[in-house]
Amino acid sequence: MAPRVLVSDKLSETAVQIFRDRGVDVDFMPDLGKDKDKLLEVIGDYDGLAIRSATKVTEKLINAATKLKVIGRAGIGVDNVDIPAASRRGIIVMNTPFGNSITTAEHAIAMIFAVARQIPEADNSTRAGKWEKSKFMGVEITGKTLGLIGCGNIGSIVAARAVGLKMHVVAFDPFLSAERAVELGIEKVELDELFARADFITLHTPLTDKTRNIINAEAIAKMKDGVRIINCARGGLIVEEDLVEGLRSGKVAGAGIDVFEVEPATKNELFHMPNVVCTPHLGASTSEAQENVALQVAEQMSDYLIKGAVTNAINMPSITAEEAPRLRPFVKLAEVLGAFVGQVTESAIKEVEILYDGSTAEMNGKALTSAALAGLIRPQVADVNMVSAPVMVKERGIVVSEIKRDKTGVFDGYIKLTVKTANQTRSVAGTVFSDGKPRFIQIKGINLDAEIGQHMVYTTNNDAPGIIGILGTTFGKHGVNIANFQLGRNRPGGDAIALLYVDERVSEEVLDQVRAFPEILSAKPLVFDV
Ligand SMILES: NC(=O)C1=CN([C@@H]2O[C@H](COP(=O)(O)OP(=O)(O)OC[C@H]3O[C@@H](n4cnc5c(N)ncnc54)[C@H](O)[C@@H]3O)[C@@H](O)[C@H]2O)C=CC1
Ligand SMILES: O=C(O)CCC(=O)C(=O)O
Repeated sequence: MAPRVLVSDKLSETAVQIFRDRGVDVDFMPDLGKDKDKLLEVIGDYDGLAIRSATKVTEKLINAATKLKVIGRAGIGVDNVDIPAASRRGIIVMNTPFGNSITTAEHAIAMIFAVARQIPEADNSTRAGKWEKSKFMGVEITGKTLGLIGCGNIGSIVAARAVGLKMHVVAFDPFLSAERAVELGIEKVELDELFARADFITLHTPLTDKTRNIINAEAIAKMKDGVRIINCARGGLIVEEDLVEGLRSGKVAGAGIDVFEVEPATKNELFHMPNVVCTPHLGASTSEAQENVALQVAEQMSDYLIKGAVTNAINMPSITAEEAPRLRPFVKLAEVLGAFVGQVTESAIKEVEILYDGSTAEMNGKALTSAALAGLIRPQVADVNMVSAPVMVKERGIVVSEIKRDKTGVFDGYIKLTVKTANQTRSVAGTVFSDGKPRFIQIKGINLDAEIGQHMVYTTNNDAPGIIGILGTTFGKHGVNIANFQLGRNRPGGDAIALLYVDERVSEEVLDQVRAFPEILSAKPLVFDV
């Protein structure tokens, strides 16, 4: 059955066409995002949800979205999505990080001009027939210093445009490299220096615990008299009442505000201040940007729902459409290795080490590790997947490490998973054969070559004659058909294991009969999703 996507915000209808062309059923209900109750009622029917900023994807909505696999944000900021809740439920959250950057940067530049020349107020006054030529004395921006807070995609575009406008640009961004600053022709500075030097300040960071209220009374006090502040990033970066106070005192000469603490902003003290230019979160609102983000989000979501490709996900490593088919058997292998250890380990896991040898070291390690972790904790948390597993493993305080190395053995590549509990270290290794099927190649350091089936039995025993007989006779007596039987030992008379691929789950009663033999140390039924 074709996957079903709901578009619950005002996306360009290009998205609808792309979903349909890619074989995804789509319901286009651009106003539904604002109707929380109705959305809650219908969300359970959908595999995908495509949104802009009006739909608030809360934990409550996520919990009602029992089939949901992917949330696609046609835009950049995902602060309207409860990402931890989505991750816990294994739902991928994607955005479109570049589609509206130019448009938003242009809005910030437009705001700089509008504030510098008081264009909206002058326009109103002129239309009112007042001809107040001397009231609207502006400032030139040529030669002025622009302080950018945040110099990522949008900040960099603003920087390039501002340099073209002959402004001097300084930027505060802890992740801006010195080389990138030189490339952009700007100066990387600390925040206080930016405050002390900038004639105009524009904000281009996400809203995080570090950036929330970054422009408050204390910051404003450090700024130049007559500074002009532009925010086209997120409400919450500026303490609005402190900005109002700065404008009242004359310390701040003007502000251009596209985003507000509370949106939709229908009442706000800033609306009553002179030389404040307000727009209703229009940063991304050009036909070009909206076409870009709609097209991109529909392509990304379809690629995931149809092909398993992951692009621009916030909570999951990327998997390209090209690598998805090649990676798939190794994802299965990683999951199966995790599932083996998860099922045989009974005490709390403290550490997990995943070794990628040979060709597997060249693969998408983040995706493989996520798959291994999903297999590992599935015996405890049934509906875990590659998205939720890393979160759940972290919540449980399990330390995960990855090692990648060149080919060392006879296989082109293999994956080895080692798990430590308080009193035991356990490892299992596997590879994918040319038939595309995963195989166990080592358990407890003992080499073997075991095909993996849905139902298996794993036994440990002291190496002694008669084990095959014990298992074969007991299972045969109870009608359990053995499809494949693998034995291994570390040395003659030493530790030995047996792995049996059986047609159906072996009951505890039958296993108890096996366990009753003194040669058998343990017998465990295993289930794999293969
Ligand atoms: N008004 C609108 O309609 C739109 C608003 N936006 C918003 O614009 C903002 C920027 O978007 P992009 O440039 O695409 O994001 P980005 O992720 O490319 O860049 C953000 C930059 O902020 C920096 N940063 C993070 N924490 C910081 C801190 N504490 N101090 C200084 N810098 C810090 C990061 O290092 C990064 O370089 C986002 O909040 C986004 O939601 C984006 C599109 C449209
Ligand atoms: O979709 C919109 O109009 C808002 C865009 C935005 O804020 C973003 O992409 O972060």
